[in-house]
Amino acid sequence: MEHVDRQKQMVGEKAVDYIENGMLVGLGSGSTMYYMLKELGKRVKEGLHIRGVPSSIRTENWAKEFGIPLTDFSEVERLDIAIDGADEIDPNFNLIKGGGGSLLREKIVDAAADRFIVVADESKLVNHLGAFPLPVEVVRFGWQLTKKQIEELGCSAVLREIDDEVFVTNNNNYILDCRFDVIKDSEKLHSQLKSLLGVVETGLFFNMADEVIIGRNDGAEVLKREK
Ligand SMILES: O=C[C@H](O)[C@H](O)[C@H](O)COP(=O)(O)O
Repeated sequence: MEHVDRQKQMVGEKAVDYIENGMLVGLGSGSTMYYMLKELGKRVKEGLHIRGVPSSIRTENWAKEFGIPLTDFSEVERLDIAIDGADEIDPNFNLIKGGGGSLLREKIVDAAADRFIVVADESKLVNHLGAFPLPVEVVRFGWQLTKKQIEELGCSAVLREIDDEVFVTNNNNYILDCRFDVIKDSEKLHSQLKSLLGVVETGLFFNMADEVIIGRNDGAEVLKREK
């Protein structure tokens, strides 16, 4: 196993310690979450009673595979905790997410939680967001015009394709991966993007994460947001 995967496994498993009996749990998406879900499935078999709300179809399938009970999001008002991965994390816990294309459902799930924990390998820590192209979910209709409008904000945008096929999100939209290089003000950029008609959501998550569990070669480090 690559050291990055070992780090992902370590933090994914550690995150499960935050989940207590009776909790409603937001289940994030991505490869780090795979390890978290696998471990959570084990604890459920050992008697932990929780219900999960998945943030993507892939997560839902993994949760089912590992025997994690799920609940319909429409039947709950708040979640006790959400655990999710990230593509970039800055020192103020601003995040870029959406490398796997699940940013919209993730944001809805993560924002509904009383406590939001991010799990990531150490390569995700950055001083400034932006080296990872920002995923922006856009409606399919008129996406070329939306792309032009986004590029006027100072980036180059690429329609996401996987294996030569245009990638379609779980919400039936497209993703534009937007290379800004350095994002100076993530809140401002987010609101500029959201003001464009064709933009559904951006992968910028700010004022959301409470704790970040970072995988390092010598163990997991827990970072807490200063309040
Ligand atoms: O859309 C995907 C999500 O935002 C993921 O949480 C993010 O891309 C991190 O994924 P991974 O754990 O695979 O690095």
